[in-house]
Amino acid sequence: MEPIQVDGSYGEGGGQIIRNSMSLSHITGKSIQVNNVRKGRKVPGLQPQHLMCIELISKLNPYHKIIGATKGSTEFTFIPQDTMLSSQKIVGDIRTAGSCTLLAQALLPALLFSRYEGDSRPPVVLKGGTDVSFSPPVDIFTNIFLVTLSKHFGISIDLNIEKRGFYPKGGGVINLKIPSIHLPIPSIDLVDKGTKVSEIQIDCVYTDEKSLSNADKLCKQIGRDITTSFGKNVEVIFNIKKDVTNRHSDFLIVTLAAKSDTGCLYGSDATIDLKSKKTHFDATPHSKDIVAHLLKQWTDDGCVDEYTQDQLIIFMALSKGTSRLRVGPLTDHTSTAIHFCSKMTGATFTVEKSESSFVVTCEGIGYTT
Ligand SMILES: Nc1ncnc2c1ncn2[C@@H]1O[C@H](COP(=O)(O)OP(=O)(O)OP(=O)(O)O)[C@@H](O)[C@H]1O
Repeated sequence: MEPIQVDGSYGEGGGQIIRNSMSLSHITGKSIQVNNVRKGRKVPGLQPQHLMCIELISKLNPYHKIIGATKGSTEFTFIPQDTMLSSQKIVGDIRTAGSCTLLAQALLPALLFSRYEGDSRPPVVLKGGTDVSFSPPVDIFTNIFLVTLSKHFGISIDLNIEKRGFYPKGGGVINLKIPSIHLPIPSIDLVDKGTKVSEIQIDCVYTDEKSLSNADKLCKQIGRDITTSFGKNVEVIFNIKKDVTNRHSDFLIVTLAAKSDTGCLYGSDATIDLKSKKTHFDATPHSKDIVAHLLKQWTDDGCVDEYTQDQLIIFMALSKGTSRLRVGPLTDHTSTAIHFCSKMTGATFTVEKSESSFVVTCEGIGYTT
């Protein structure tokens, strides 16, 4: 059969197209020919994180064939084979600060929807950046995305941070335990955001002993800004932690996870490099930004935040029955994911404006192995 043509410059035109199409090619057994990879980006073509994702998925099965995937290449072909996989440990080392969570984004569906000898899935170790720009920081990935996956699709993944990795060095390590799941996964109905935010958890990790006072200052300021923006009745949970895995860095990693009265989750985050701050640390602008971002996620009227929406599309496509997901403004990442997930699986998606938000409806294919 002719490979499915994947235009890497379509829509958002970034690495997500590679992750979704590689996962789905492995899952469905359909070959793909990808061209125009990251065509509009400053440095086009495959970069270390994308290459590692291709390498890991293509190595899941010794009979999979990958052609033309090298650093900087703008075209490659993947010809997957359908066989039982072995439970051998999977280790992916990006060797740069490329994002481990984006690697996980590609690998999780590929592993969850595969046939394995026996019930267990292999342990996964991913090395690279854990808290880097333009990707989910590992705490957001854990507290927002993985919790949403568990709550709504019944898929519970265990993520352990062995070492944090930052730009430009990387060197972070995360371990994932992936369960075997009952297929097909259920569809979701996530359309009721509720009437109020009932709880906000502030996680602040500092990597240098000297920065405890800055972490404390930032959390207190965030607490005050939350009261101003969300009102006095929100329960605020503070969690300040020293990271013991990075001795030579001075970062503050702050993540907020807001929960509505119907259990919807919204994240907001910042990774602050204190070494680059020559002057005294001013918590106010950081706090204002991160709380304003969180408030926007809530007032946009979706049931998930702007970064979670695109990550759920692949699961909706593979689930059984009709899924509904209310989102705020539809992001380019989401409409691009819809395009490719629909093309690769045959799932049908519709997007309708509903009051001030959008509802994405998907007729999933009910994938079973
Ligand atoms: N601050 C953030 N918090 C949570 N998720 C984020 C954040 N920033 C980006 N994301 C998510 O990370 C993913 C980024 O995908 P994208 O394709 O842009 O990445 P990429 O592989 O680095 O590609 P490229 O370099 O081509 O943009 C998306 O799923 C997006 O929702």
